[in-house]
Amino acid sequence: MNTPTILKKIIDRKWEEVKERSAITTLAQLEDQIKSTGPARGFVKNIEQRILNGVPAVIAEIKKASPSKGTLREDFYPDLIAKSYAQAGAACLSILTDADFFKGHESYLQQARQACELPVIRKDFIVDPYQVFEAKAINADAILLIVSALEFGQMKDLYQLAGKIGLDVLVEVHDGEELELAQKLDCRLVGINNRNLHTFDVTLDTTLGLLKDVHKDRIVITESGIITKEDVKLMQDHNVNGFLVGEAFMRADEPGEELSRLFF
Ligand SMILES: O=C(O)c1ccccc1NCC(=O)[C@H](O)[C@H](O)COP(=O)(O)O
Repeated sequence: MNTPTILKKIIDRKWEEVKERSAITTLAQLEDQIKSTGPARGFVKNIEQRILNGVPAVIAEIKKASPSKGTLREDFYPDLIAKSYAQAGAACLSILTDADFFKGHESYLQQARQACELPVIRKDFIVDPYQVFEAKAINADAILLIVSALEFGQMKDLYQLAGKIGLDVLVEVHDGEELELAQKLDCRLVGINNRNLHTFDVTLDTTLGLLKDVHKDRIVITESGIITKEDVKLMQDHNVNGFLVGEAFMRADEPGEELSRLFF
């Protein structure tokens, strides 16, 4: 029997989580809760504005740990990190809410969002409509959909549901087949993850290799493995100016200062 990959383990856990959580808060209750949430901040809009002005659109991530690297940061205060990212010129924030694999929490998203005016994406592994409502209920402005974690029909339904309840979507791909599926949706943002979520291998060649097939009306966000100024320059030399960065910032003493140093 094949050993399940980390992505498979995470997805299996997500299905259990949905079952456990919906036994505590029903979908109907969540639907009711979202009626009292305020309007979303424009996640796509903030990125579009930076790109239009020729400024790097940095989605700055807040993650305490990751399956590939273990704990990244002990000194972990989402509100302070969010403020430092905002001051440094981030376009948006990405907050890991998964507890079991990333030591994340929904409250981290709420703390970070309250501490600044930036839009935030709930970075999690979404497989069920319940989690989309949950994202809105905790005040996220956007969700991530990972093509390799979903059947196309399921992804389309989740994408449409997000739009209906006012959430922007970052659709994430890792290869040509996934890119083709993603572009069947009218998503403005296409995230190209340089990390293979089955093996953990990271190479920026993933973004470079897929660029030629990205439709002109999409904005590419290169995700994972952006560590140095040279990485940033390599992407910008290929007209990629949307970035999702976690580890490089999380390992720095001052995450915001590292953002400024790498991008501005
Ligand atoms: O980061 C991991 O180890 C990981 C493992 C399995 C699934 C997803 C994983 N990470 C999520 C991400 O895609 C990254 O947090 C994000 O792109 C930022 O990457 P980095 O700048 O390399 O921290």
